[in-house]
Amino acid sequence: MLQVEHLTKHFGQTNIIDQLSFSIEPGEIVGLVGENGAGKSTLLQLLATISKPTSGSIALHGLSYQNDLKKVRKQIGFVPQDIAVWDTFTVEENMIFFEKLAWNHRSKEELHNLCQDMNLFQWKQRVSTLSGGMKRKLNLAISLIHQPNLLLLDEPTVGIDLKSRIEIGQYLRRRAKEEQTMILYTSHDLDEIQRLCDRVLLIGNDPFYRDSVKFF
Ligand SMILES: Nc1ncnc2c1ncn2[C@@H]1O[C@H](COP(=O)(O)OP(=O)(O)OP(=O)(O)O)[C@@H](O)[C@H]1O
Repeated sequence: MLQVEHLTKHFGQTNIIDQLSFSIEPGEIVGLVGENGAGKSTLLQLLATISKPTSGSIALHGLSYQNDLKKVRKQIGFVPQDIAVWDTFTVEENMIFFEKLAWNHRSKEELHNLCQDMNLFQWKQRVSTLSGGMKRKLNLAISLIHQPNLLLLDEPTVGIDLKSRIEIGQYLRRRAKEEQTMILYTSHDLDEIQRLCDRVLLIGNDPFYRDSVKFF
């Protein structure tokens, strides 16, 4: 379980996140929704341990972000908005490269299966020749190599076609339910959030988002 209590983040005098408390249960997909600048990426960065809160606490399966940082990090997968893969490597070479950086060992067959599971079949193809959707799938596959319990996704389907969106969504739902992975997912596409997520976490004060998520 992910437990966030009274989380606050200031940048200088500006309060971006203010006393935010919520939790996510194993197997749940939660949609993180809010207007531009509401603090969605900031929240994901705090949960990914990339930045530190001004105050408040976060715990993952009882491990405190403050006191058990190394153990916590092993359990987190983070996919930022920007795609970060090696363009001149093939899919296979990327997976093998990132496996070597991971804390646990995965066989080549397991890495291959991970790509197949999300309908990424271009194993021997150079990344520079892949479509945007295929690159996003690879980015996601890389974040799952170390089998995280908590997966943080910052607009993972932005700019990709409907088929790839649906395939990514189906994969994430399977993953959440079968592996009990907790997923926090940001998107500006409220239809997608409604299709994919069990629940919505709304941040910011924009009345448009407040009114829209009322109907979920
Ligand atoms: N390192 C930083 N220093 C100062 N201000 C920052 C920093 N990072 C983010 N901000 C500010 O915090 C606010 C929230 O930014 P954030 O990127 O978290 O919003 P967001 O909800 O993800 O927006 P979007 O939907 O546009 O991606 C913005 O006003 C941004 O300018």
